[in-house]
Amino acid sequence: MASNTLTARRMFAGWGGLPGRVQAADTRRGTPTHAAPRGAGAVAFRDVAKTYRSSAGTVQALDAISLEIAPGSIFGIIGRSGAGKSSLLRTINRLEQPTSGQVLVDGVDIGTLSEAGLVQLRRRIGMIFQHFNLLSAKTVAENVALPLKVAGVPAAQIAARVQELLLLVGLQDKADTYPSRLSGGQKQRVGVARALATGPEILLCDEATSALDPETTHSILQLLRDINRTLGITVVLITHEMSVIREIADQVLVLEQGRIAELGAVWQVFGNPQHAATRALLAPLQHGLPDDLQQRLQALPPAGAYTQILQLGYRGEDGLEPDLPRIAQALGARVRLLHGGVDRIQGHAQGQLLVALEGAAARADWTSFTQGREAIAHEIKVLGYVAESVHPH
Ligand SMILES: Nc1ncnc2c1ncn2[C@@H]1O[C@H](COP(=O)(O)OP(=O)(O)OP(=O)(O)O)[C@@H](O)[C@H]1O
Repeated sequence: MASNTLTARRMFAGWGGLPGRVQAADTRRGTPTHAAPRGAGAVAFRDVAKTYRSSAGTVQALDAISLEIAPGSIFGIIGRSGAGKSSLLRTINRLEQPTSGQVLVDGVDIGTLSEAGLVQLRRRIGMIFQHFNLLSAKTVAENVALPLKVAGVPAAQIAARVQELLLLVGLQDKADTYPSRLSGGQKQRVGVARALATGPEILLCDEATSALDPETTHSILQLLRDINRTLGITVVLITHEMSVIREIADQVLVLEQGRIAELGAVWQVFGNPQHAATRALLAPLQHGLPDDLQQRLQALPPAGAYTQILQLGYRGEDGLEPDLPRIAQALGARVRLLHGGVDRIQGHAQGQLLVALEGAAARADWTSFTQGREAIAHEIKVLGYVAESVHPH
């Protein structure tokens, strides 16, 4: 994708083929610039609530949502099924209307827009979906051309634009192919090209990688990140996969029963989750003890020689890194690494190490190893004790 994205700035520079498209300020001087004008693509929610009323009853899907999404950022929304993620995402392009409160896009309350204003708004906000929503009877090029046709762009301009878009997503040789002949990842690339056709400032992604295998997910996330970085487009994504948030989001919102449970930089929320809902969502990312050890684990130190099993937690704060020689030196005992589950999120080391400690006395309080300049981890938990060594020979 590298060469594609290198040319992306140039190809999107000043794309003003659409009525109402805001031109980037410095295109007059011929300087390559973002498709999204600098500072565009800001979203703000002001006390947003959404209630659905149906014969089945009333559901409060969103309640008291106030937050801001910075222009040019990647904003992730997570939460259990039914937490209100889709409802919230869909208020940004007014596919859902809040029952009360305001949604502002670039400072404009979109609840006040006329029909014509809404059409303009939706051209500035692209959207991609879990099941791609491509038209099966149309070729790749025709699918991508659709929003431009609807917007009344002349045919010659559409053809050139579609070529640019297909190059951007790496599908330049698939223009005349039908969706049924594409892989899931390729279909989503078509979805991305179509969503970018009108040169939007914001891209909404509704479980955009949930139907894809891990490798393809990774390549689509890279594409989204490239688009975000090179074109300055704000990306708002819903996912049930925490690994997706960890890989590309800057900020994350945890929704729980329609309310904000947690909100902040991904490394902070993932590194030190405050809410039970966040901890439950993050549990699959945590590595457990190997089964054989788990079975031998005892709650109290056994008589005779034993090994302590410790979990060392890292929250990504204060530049504290998992440093095994330092850990062994501080604990004054033999340390074996059982499992290393530490990731780097936005440059911060975060996660847990599981270690076996041989030849150190059991202690009730480990706080002295978690504080000050001598700290070896942010948190130390004793998971239990194993008689003898973890590798008795
Ligand atoms: N059109 C609707 N009519 C009635 N209730 C609805 C409607 N849309 C959503 N809801 C309800 O609102 C709540 C929030 O739904 P929403 O789809 O926003 O949650 P979600 O977090 O996206 O869930 P999921 O992860 O399962 O997609 C749920 O209880 C849902 O059943």
